[in-house]
Amino acid sequence: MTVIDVRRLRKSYGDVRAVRDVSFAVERGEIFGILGRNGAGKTTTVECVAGLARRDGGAISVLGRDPQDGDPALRERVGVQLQSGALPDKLRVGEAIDLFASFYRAPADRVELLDLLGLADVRDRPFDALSGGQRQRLSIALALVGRPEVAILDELTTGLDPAARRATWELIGEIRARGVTIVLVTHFMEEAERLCDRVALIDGGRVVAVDTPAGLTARAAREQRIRFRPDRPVDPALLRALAPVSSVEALGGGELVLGGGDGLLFALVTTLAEMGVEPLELRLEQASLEDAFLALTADGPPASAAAEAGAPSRAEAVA
Ligand SMILES: Nc1ncnc2c1ncn2[C@@H]1O[C@H](COP(=O)(O)OP(=O)(O)OP(=O)(O)O)[C@@H](O)[C@H]1O
Repeated sequence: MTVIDVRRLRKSYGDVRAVRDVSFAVERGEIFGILGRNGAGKTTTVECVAGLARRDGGAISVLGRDPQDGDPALRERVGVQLQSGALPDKLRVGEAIDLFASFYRAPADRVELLDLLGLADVRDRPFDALSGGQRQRLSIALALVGRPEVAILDELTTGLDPAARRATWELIGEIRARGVTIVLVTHFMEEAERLCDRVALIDGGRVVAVDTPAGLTARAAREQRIRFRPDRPVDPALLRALAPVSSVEALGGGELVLGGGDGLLFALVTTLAEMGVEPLELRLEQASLEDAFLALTADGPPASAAAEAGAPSRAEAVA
């Protein structure tokens, strides 16, 4: 079931065309990522979805309603955590939760929410005495206090250290397990790869692709590459003669890098075994979501490469 449907969204701020053409649909129970570089139009898009900004064109449906209508029933069903979610310095964690809970008719159990977010121990601490990770978790708690069906989370792990980031990712998984549909704005590839079922890649105010992280990565799939160091010298010409091998590069320290297509690894290890050569420090390199990101967005290869990946049919790609 489609929970959020965005069609040909447009939004400008004066002369700045923040969102030119954005379309995507989010299904119930998904973690849906909105990925793009700084200024791509991600926040503007989710502000329109959350009903916090008025669009110039296009259509948006959230749980079957237009967020722009200001329907209070819809506001209760959508939790929003936006980037600039600063609170008054002296407001305590528990007070902030109570205050936000008072906006809803049937708020979440506050003790359970504080436990879930790992904030029970700091409930009496004022906002200005919280660590970055605690502030971030508090802002997620405030987005969830109304027991929303949809949570919109913007840049939720920006500024967190790796451990806090990982803990936050686990938390998002738990929130989804409770049946909440999550829209996650991010510019971290790893975050999108780990958490999101599908991702809309936005660039210059347009959607350039909507796919699973694996599907996006496959679009950028270059040939496989294998690096290794043979335990004794190998004639590169012998490797070059193998069917899947398209290139052999000799690096310093005796290291070799082979490029090629399907069956590359099998052909290499069987041939080396026949020669009685052991490959040391063998590594298989594959395309990553970051390769896909660079290939599909502005600073990547020229338009022709993106065209092969289906980018020019931008809006159609998600229709
Ligand atoms: N209130 C505003 N007034 C004027 N311009 C704005 C406003 N909000 C956003 N913009 C501009 O619109 C464009 C898109 O901004 P937006 O914040 O949506 O991008 P973003 O992808 O979320 O970027 P970031 O990752 O840096 O947050 C940018 O050029 C930005 O400067």
